[in-house]
Amino acid sequence: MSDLCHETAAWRTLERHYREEMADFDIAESFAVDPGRLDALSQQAPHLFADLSKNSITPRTEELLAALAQECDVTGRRDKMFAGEPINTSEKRAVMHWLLRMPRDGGLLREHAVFTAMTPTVRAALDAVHSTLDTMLELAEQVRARPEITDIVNIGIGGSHLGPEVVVNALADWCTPDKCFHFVSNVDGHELGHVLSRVRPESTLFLVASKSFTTAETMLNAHSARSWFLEQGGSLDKGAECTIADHFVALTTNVEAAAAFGVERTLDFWDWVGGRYSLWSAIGLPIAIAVGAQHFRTLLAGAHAMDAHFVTAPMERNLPVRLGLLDIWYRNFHGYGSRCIAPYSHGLRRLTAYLQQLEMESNGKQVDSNGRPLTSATSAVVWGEPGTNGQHAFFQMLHQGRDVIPVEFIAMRNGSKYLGGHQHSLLINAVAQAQALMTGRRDECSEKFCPGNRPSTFLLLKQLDPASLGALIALYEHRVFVTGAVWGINSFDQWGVELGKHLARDLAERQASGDWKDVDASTAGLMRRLIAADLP
Ligand SMILES: O=P(O)(O)OC[C@H]1O[C@H](O)[C@H](O)[C@@H](O)[C@@H]1O
Repeated sequence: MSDLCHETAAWRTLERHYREEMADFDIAESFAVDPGRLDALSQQAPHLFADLSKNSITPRTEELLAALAQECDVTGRRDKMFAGEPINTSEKRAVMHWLLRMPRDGGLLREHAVFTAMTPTVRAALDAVHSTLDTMLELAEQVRARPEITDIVNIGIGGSHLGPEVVVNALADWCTPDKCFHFVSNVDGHELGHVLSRVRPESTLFLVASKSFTTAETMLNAHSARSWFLEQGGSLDKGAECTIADHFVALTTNVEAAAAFGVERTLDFWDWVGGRYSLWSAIGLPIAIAVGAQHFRTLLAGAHAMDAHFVTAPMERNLPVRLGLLDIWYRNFHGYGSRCIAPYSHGLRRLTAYLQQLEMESNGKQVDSNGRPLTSATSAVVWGEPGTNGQHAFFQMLHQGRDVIPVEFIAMRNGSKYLGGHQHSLLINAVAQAQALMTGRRDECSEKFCPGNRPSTFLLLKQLDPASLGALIALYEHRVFVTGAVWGINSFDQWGVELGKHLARDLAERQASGDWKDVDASTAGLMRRLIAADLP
C-alpha cells in the first residue's frame, strides 16, 4: 500500500467516479432524484449546522472520499496529533493547540483515551496551560479594572495578529466599551504612526505579541512604540508614574528575548503551539481583556466541543472530515483552484484573512512530510469578503464567469444587538445567493444566461457568540488538518515564509555594504533605485 494519496486505490476509484458518474451531475436536479439529499448531506455539529447538499457530491462521493481518508490514515494521523507525537516533523515538534482548550479534567474527552491515556509529558503541558491561562485571565481582569487604561495596542503579525483581531471584531457585542483595541501588524510606519498619534502613553497598554520574538516587523514596531513611549514622558524608572513595566506586556515563547527588550511582564507559551493556531494561548490576551475571563473560557469551551467532535464522531458525521474531504474533491478531482469565503456578518470581516494564513500557510506545500514531491495539487487559493458587500463586487463572476469557484456561506440566525431588524435581510440574501448559484437562470439566452450548478456550502450559527466562534475556528483548524493529512504533508511548518525573511535580511546587509555581486539584475536594479537620492 502506497502512502502517497494519488497512488492509492481509493484515489483511482474517485477518478473513475468523477469521470463516469459525476461528469453530467447537476446539483439542482439531484434534489428531485434524491428526496433524502438534504438530510444525507447536512448535519449538526457543536454550535453550528452545516448544509453540504448544494455541492457537486452524492452520498456515494462521500463514501469514496471516506475510503480515501481511510487509506491515507487520516484518523491515525489525527490520533497522533492528539497523543502529542511530534507530527511537525521538520521542526520536530508536537502539535497541541487542542490542549490549550482542554479543561483540566479533560472536559468532553475525560473518558476518552486522549485524556485517560495521556502521557506524563502531555499531562505536564496541560498543567502548564492552565497555570498560564489562570495568570493571563487574572491579568486581563486587572487591566479591565483599570479605568485609566483606555487603549490596548497589540503589536504582532501573522498568527500573533490575525486570530485576536478576528475574535475581538467578531465579539464586539461582548467587548468592554471602556477600551479601544488597536491591532498593528504592518511594518509600514503609517499603521503604528497613525495609532500613536491618537493615544497617550499614560492610558495605553502595549502588547508585544510574537511567538519567536524575532519577527522583523514586530520587533521594529515594538522598538518604535517603546521609543515613542519614552519620548512622550514614559519612564524606565520603576519608581516613576508611567513606566514601561506597567505599560508593556510580552506574549511569547522566547522569554529571554522579551526580557532583553526590556519588558518585565511576560506571558509565555510553548513551541508546540503553531503561530497560526495560537489565539487560544497567551496570544489571546487582547481577546481576554476585551471580553473578560468568563467569555474567554467560553470561547475555549466552544473550540473544545469541536475538538471532541473531531476525535469522537464517526467519519460520515464528522464535520471537519467531511469538509476537508470536500476540499480534496474540488481541488484534486474537479481541479478548482480557489474557494470563496462569504461570511454574512460584519463581525467576521477579517475571517478570510485569518483563513488565508490558516489554510494557505499550512497546506501550500509541494512535498509530503517525507520530502517526496507531490504530483497532486495542494492548497486552493482562499479569498472572499463579507456579504452582502461581495454581491456588489465579485459575485457577478461567481454566477457567470467561466471558472467554477465553490463558495462558503457563513451566517448567524440571530444578528448583532444593533438594528436587529437588518438580520432578516442579511440572511435572505445569503440563502438567495446560494440558491442562485445552484439554479442559475437557464431560461434566458445570451447575456442573462446564468449556468447554475455552482457549488456552495452553508454554515449556520445560532449567533456570533464566544462558544460558536470558538467552534467555528476549531472546525477550520481541523478541516485544514484533514486535507493536509490526505496529501501527507506537514501542515505545521512554513519554510516558504522563511525564505522571504532570509532574503530581506540579506538585502539589508548588501545595502549596508553596497555589495550587489551575484544578485539578479532586476533585484539589484530595484535596490539601487530605492537607495538613489535622485529617484526620478
Ligand atoms: O509570532 P511570530 O514569531 O512573530 O511570528 C509571526 C508569523 O511569522 C511568520 O509570518 C510565520 O510564517 C507565521 O506563521 C507567524 O505567525
